[in-house]
Amino acid sequence: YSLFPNRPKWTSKVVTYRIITYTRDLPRFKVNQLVEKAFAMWSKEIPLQFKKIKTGIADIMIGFARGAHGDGSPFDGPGNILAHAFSPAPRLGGDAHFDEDERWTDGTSIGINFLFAVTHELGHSLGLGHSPDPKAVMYPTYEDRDAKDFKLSQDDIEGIQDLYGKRRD
Ligand SMILES: CC(C)C[C@H](CS(C)(=N)=N)C(=O)N[C@H]1Cc2cn(c3ccccc23)CCCCCCNC1=O
Ligand SMILES: [Ca+2]
Ligand SMILES: [Zn+2]
Ligand SMILES: [Zn+2]
Repeated sequence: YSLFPNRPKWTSKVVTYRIITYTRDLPRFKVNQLVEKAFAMWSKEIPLQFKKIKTGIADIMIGFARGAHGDGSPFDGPGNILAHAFSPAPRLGGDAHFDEDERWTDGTSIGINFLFAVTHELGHSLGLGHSPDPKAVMYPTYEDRDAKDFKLSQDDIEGIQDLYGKRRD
């Protein structure tokens, strides 16, 4: 695993998130469900709580956008970069954006597996960089085969616990 320089991390016990924009590829309830599931995978391993808020500014703002969308990292059309997320910090820090020009799927049809991508992006939002382990969720490239019912690899778990410690309960 790898961390970002200076090991940025969330220092509050509760980290808030808010889904700002949705995709036309999936129903809203499905996006909500898969985001919730991705948070749960990470929070199972660390003493951090995630709280969804419906209005105002959350630590982790989540949304879909295409091309240039105001953060200096424009998306690039179908394929190539699928999404990006910022390491823990105020304002843009922690935010996760998904390229609307991709075809997002919940695994029942062809396209990019949204649950896998969210889990990867939230790894960045929590402070993880990329891993050289091809079995890790934090591996830099997306492979379809990895996205079918995956789970956090030992490397992912070691990395997030290096930053936040083990969940004790
Ligand atoms: C792990 C993801 C969920 C998130 C990461 C982006 S990030 C910032 N969050 N680390 C991602 O999108 N990686 C690219 C990396 C990549 C692979 N190629 C590329 C060709 C051009 C540009 C990028 C790529 C080769 C062709 C395949 C392109 C489709 C798949 N794209 C990727 O795997
Ligand atoms: Ca793209
Ligand atoms: Zn962005
Ligand atoms: Zn990445």
